[in-house]
Amino acid sequence: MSIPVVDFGAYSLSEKHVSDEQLQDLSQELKAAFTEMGFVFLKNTGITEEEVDRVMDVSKKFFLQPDEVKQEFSRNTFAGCPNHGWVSLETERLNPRRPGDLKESFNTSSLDPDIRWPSSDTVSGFREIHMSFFQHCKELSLRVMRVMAHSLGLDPEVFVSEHQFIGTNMNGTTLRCLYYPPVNTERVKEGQVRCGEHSDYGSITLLFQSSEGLQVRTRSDEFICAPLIPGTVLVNIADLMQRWTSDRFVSVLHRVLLPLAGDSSTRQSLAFFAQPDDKAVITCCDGSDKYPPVLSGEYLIERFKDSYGQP
Ligand SMILES: O=C(O)CCC(=O)C(=O)O
Ligand SMILES: [Fe+2]
Repeated sequence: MSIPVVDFGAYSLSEKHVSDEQLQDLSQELKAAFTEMGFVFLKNTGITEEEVDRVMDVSKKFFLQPDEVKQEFSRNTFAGCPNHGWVSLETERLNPRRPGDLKESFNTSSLDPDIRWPSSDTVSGFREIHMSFFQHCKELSLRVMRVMAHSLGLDPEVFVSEHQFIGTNMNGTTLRCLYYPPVNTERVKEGQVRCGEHSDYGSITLLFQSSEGLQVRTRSDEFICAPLIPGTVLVNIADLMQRWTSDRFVSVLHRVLLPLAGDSSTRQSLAFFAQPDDKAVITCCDGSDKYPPVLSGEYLIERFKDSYGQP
């Protein structure tokens, strides 16, 4: 079993319209991938490798600064957007049964003009680069969700219409730049990994990686390595979308283990977590009661409590 690759060229960000026939073809391919694997590589999305490199470069410059500098932008210090900002090493536990993940993150969840951004010469361009990438990821996510709805025979806007407030404090969608520093094997705690086993929380996630390392659990309960396919975006179904689609689309476990002993390389990834608006009530789209209705914003807060510990 491997993660399928789908050509998204017909509905890339540079295309204004997609023909019915092309939409039909794309729908079938995405539906197969999201039903069976929960993950798909998209190529020709309109988000370029150059743009991804720019975001990774400037965010790495941010991460390489001393913690005192990064602390100024700590998560939980931005009024009205609790998930925005820097998360230090070992703070988050995506698998709460393991010690803290060996990663740092910079979370962007607000594009409010008044939000504070890192702006020193060291990280010149940080704000513009992040804002522009966030917008492109948002556009691509909405396109993917339109195709997903179509593939299930639903109104193509059914998911998109619950994502109206992305980038504001009424929606938890977050772009996370993740940085996995070199691992000091002697200091690693028992069971500690770079990113513990978890499934994502919201609608869908777009993932861009600098190197291999991600593992994805298949239907036969084994973890397989996601390859690195330059120029592609890895898209996966998250938990609210699985509920929304009454398990038609599957949200599967994934993780990043430690590099092999002696490998002191770093790893970077960019994850765009699309999340429905806080006030969206997620109910099974087939009219069934497989899952009770849940409020998107409240659901997200509960999930953060598990991964960051009770406040
Ligand atoms: O870094 C990666 O490749 C995966 C990160 C991830 O799955 C997450 O942050 O939810
Ligand atoms: Fe994830």
